[in-house]
Amino acid sequence: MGAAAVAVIRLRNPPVNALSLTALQALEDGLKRADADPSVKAVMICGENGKFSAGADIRGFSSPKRHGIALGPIISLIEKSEKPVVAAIEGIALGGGLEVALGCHYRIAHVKARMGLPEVTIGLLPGAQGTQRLPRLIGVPAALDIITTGRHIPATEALKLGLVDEVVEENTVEAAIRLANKVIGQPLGPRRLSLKPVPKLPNMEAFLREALVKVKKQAHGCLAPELCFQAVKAATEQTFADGVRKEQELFNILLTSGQAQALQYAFFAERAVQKWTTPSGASWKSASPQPIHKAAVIGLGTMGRGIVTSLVKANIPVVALEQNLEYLNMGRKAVMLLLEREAMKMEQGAQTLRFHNPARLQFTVDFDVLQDVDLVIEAVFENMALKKEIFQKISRICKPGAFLCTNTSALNIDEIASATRCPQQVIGTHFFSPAHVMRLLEIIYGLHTSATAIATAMQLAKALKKVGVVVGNCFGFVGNRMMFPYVQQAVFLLEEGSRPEAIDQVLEDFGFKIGPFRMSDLAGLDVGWRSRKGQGLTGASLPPGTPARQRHGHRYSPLPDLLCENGRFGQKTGKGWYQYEKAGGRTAKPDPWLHNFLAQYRDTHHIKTRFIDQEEILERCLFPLMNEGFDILAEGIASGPEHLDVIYINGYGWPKHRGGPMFHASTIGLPRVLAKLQKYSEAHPDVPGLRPSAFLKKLVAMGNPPLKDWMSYLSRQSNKL
Ligand SMILES: CCCCCCCCCCCCC/C=C/C(=O)SCCNC(=O)CCNC(=O)[C@H](O)C(C)(C)COP(=O)(O)OP(=O)(O)OC[C@H]1O[C@@H](n2cnc3c(N)ncnc32)[C@H](O)[C@@H]1OP(=O)(O)O
Repeated sequence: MGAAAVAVIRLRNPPVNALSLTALQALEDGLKRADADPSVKAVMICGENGKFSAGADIRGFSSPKRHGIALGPIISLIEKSEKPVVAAIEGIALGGGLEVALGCHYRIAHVKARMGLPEVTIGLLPGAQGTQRLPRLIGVPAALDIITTGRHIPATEALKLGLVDEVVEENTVEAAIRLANKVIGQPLGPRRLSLKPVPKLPNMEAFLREALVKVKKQAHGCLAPELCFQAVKAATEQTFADGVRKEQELFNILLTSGQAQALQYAFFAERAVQKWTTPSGASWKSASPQPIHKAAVIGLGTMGRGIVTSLVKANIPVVALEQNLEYLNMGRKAVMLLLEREAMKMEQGAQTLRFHNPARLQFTVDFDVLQDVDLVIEAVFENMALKKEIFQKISRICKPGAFLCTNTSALNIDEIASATRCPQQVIGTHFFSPAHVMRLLEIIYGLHTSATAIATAMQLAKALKKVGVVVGNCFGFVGNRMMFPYVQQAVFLLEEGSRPEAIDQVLEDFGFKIGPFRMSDLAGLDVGWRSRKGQGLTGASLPPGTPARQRHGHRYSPLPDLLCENGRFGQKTGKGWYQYEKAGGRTAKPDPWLHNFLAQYRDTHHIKTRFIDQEEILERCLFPLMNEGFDILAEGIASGPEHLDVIYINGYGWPKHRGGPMFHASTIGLPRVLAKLQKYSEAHPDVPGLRPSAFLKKLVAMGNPPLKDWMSYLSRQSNKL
């Protein structure tokens, strides 16, 4: 039989062949034409431009035109076809794209292709019969894993699981046409997944019970993983048709849940921040990144070690530098340990060999080795004088085009740059701990930072598999600046009568991975203490006679300082806001010592204890954080609310299914946020963080516009830069 007998249907909707209304219609028309044409003996479905399909067009889910549009019936049409249908999977087959492939009778994939059902990550489930077909094909445990995590699987794993019939290194489309020709005339019944039983497990009930516990534990309040689970469970209990009905019912619950909207917003927000701009007109469109052939990291403390590990993982040769041999050897050991662990997690354990290649990872105490690097990341102690000394030195030693990055969480980039001869090359790269794990990279431009430096830092973020967010220079930048009022309120709530465990619980129930007190114990209370001492808020430089609970006329809580004075630095000392089993222990237990201490503190300062309910805890912590966000936007420190949300989701454990703090403010409604801030501000007039931002007030006065329009209400003059 010649190749002409195989009809080719090509999914075409650049850049990722998403299944839009038009694409769905074209697919259906193509199938019907192939079916009606007697010269066609088989069908091959592939995607344009080496990509099968990224699934349904995500923007379509919020379109009013989506009602009545379904992919499931088209997939049934594929499966019922009396002519064999072969899917040629190149690049990606995700979501509805993979569901189309599951409806085909045969699947053939390129060795570099990736497959997955990532609907759970955008708050949905595979709603085109995928939850019913996949368990029939690869069994319940593997299907549950893929559907509830949304992870992408490589073609080689797909072959092992039986998800695809063949993996090829050559031209996939040609191989699929060959396969289609070969199977013409063969019975299709055994290839129709809807007719197959779900493979039995000896202990299905127990397996599902345990799986549900695991799914719930990892969901942190997100609905989609549990409903994905329910849909797969239905496949084990019901007929295919009933399972599909259940899948639809669950899909509709998710589609109309606010969580799906929040997660889809987060998906596009992450892509929007790639298209960075600055108030001075620099932008991703005109700036080109420079290649980084070799990088250096100065300082091998916790942050430096993580950054070196990240660079090595990204296959970028690194020079790791410390001030003396003792610190260098400690740093080297720690980095090697991290790399061993990372290598074990990676696919090929052989990666370890590459990590140990001295040509790619060099440890030194000699600054002159930095002469030929393209980029330096300074990751020393958070101390301005020290950083300036280092920048002065490296701007002399490094080649003229080298980019000089400082890993700082709050310090002034311009002041650091002023120590160099090349301020245009200086940029802030704020990594989050552990730096080889956390996805966020806050990229801070100073007054003189060049567009090329920003583009290069963004490119670096991508190479490190991180999400880079470009922000302006101010104390704490975006993330920490918004965090200050949040943590401050949490401590004020303790003064007024609450307990760390009560406050953490409310915020963890909201969806944060970890509440503010557990977080502070993990990070180390001494970090903030040092910073407050540096700012003259506590310690020896505090002018005598300063009231204990007031600084510069504003309310101040000395509680965190008092804990540090008692040697309670958090997990590292075994005691902080909680007690731990030992120094370095991780299991937080409420501490009666702290409860007594708080009671005495309130007595000393004549604070009347009151019961504080969950609503007040949540609002007092979250609303000032959002409020600061409005100020940040008004000052031009970030170019849109999406930036703030991406930062919070990827660096601060904000629950993604709530879309980020600014998205959350928009769903609560700005008038309500404003009214509550006004109420709390009246009750606590000495707390500036509770005073509503002028920009928030303006947006409310303009009728609470949707988040996407907020920035249009800012006049150019109000931008700081
Ligand atoms: C009018 C009504 C229309 C209705 C249409 C809906 C039909 C309804 C049928 C019901 C079906 C139910 C079940 C099916 C559900 C789904 O399939 S949900 C979608 C599942 N798929 C995904 O979640 C994949 C999401 N995409 C990605 O993970 C990545 O984008 C990628 C494909 C792995 C590519 O990554 P990368 O190379 O890094 O490029 P990006 O920058 O991420 O993407 C490039 C541009 O493409 C846009 N995009 C990507 N995927 C989609 C998508 N599925 N829908 C719409 N747009 C998508 C992305 O935003 C980028 O765009 P720009 O930012 O503009 O460049």
